[in-house]
Amino acid sequence: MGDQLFAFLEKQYMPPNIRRPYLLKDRFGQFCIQYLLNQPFYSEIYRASIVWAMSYMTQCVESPPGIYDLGQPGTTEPGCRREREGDATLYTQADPFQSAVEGAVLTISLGRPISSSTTIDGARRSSISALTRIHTVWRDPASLLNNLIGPDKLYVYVSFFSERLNRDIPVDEDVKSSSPSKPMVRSRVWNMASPEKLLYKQPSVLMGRTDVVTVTPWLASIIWEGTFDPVLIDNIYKPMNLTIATTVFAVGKYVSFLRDFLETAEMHFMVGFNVRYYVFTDRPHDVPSVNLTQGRHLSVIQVPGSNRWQEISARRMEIIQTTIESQIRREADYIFCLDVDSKFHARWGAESLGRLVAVIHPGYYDQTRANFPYERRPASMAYIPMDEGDYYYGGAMIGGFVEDVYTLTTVCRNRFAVDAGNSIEAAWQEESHLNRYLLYNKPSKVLSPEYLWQDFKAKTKEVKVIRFSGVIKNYAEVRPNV
Ligand SMILES: CC(=O)N[C@H]1[C@@H](OP(=O)(O)OP(=O)(O)OC[C@H]2O[C@@H](n3ccc(=O)[nH]c3=O)[C@H](O)[C@@H]2O)O[C@H](CO)[C@H](O)[C@@H]1O
Ligand SMILES: [Mn+2]
Repeated sequence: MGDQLFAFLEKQYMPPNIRRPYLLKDRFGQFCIQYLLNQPFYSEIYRASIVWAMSYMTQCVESPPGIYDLGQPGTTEPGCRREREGDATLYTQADPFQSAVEGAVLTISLGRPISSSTTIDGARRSSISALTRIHTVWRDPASLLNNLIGPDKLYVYVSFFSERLNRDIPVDEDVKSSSPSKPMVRSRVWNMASPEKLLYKQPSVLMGRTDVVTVTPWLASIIWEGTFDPVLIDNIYKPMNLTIATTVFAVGKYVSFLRDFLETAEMHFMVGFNVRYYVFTDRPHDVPSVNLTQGRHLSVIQVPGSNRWQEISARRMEIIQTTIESQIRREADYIFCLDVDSKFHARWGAESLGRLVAVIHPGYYDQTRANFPYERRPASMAYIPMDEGDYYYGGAMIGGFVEDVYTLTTVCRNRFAVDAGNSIEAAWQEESHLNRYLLYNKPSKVLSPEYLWQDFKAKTKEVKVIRFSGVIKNYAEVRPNV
């Protein structure tokens, strides 16, 4: 998407004062564009920016909006307003006047109605008329929208929050130093710059791994030994000076796994990158001191214990979400969330980086989907029907851009809470919710079971290297309940 964005910007007029446009899925899973707009609301620029975002999205949407998973109906926030004009309906959230003075982060989303019960707040007539004016600047909104919608109505959601609230989101240095009147755009997707004169084996068009599938049907790579050149990968990614957050939970007796986890990570995990470990534990005094190489930090964050392992495992989603909000968002580019009862045995490097990264569970990669241990009860928010499903992903690793993992953990945590309210616990707790999320929000990179093995499982012929593997543990000994 990054390249597309730049190509588009070269060709098209983009209003000044737009910064950092990102293409994302919004929290309802809808396609959206999000950007900082350093302008008061309802200025010409503000309206022009919405037109720009809309027309940009029409060029980027590869799949029709009808497939978006909007989650549960009725999930709109209080204060949501809508206004209709022709075929388009415009929704706003939050109070535009609160942030009218200094500009904001805008999210323009396309999608279907979230809730039929959304009502216009009568007291906000003035904001509605301001929104109506936005429509009038669309040169040809009907044709813009008709490209996308087919028989269903398309809705345009405009949501925003004040830049004042956004101060803690880091803005790239070059953007900060540029004058606000000069548009500076930097996508989060870096160019794959490779140094000149780097010698490496010529890639072949005809020869490669044929014993395993190395690409998903939605064209995300599946990372296996032999599909990438580690020297080339390192030369591309190291100059980006990335920081990788790594969360690991060691609650109760699981602190005993920390030393091996950390010591082997120092040998094999993201070597040569800035790594920030976040260790969550109820026993901070039992966290071993491990020598960290330069550029690597460890912080210990205290969390409550529990007498149910299911709860410890599942609460990770919520704690990762809130820690991203409170600090990781400012401190890292990518994040990996890993099981602690594991060790690294070989390189786990930048080949694993992607916007949303999942790993194929070692126990099910040769199985048909009907045998996957997905949650099968329709009453659960993690439900997956028998005839759906791509892979069975392991809950021991989630990764990607901090923002994308933030969305994932937010959605999974909320769905877990809805289930809990209905007295349901999904078959494999957060792993079930993860699988449901990834079925409808496809990962951009998939790691082969090399990246998640289990010590008790004999190596199979397609697995040439075991990079990360769960240790054999005595469940009765380490877990608070069995
Ligand atoms: C290989 C793999 O995909 N493993 C998943 C699997 O079983 P596992 O048997 O691997 O689950 P587990 O016991 O390792 O628990 C998951 C993680 O929660 C933490 N923890 C758990 C219990 C405890 O008392 N203290 C503590 O700190 C710890 O970081 C541990 O690594 O199913 C779980 C579902 O609930 C998780 O999705 C695991 O990621
Ligand atoms: Mn585990």
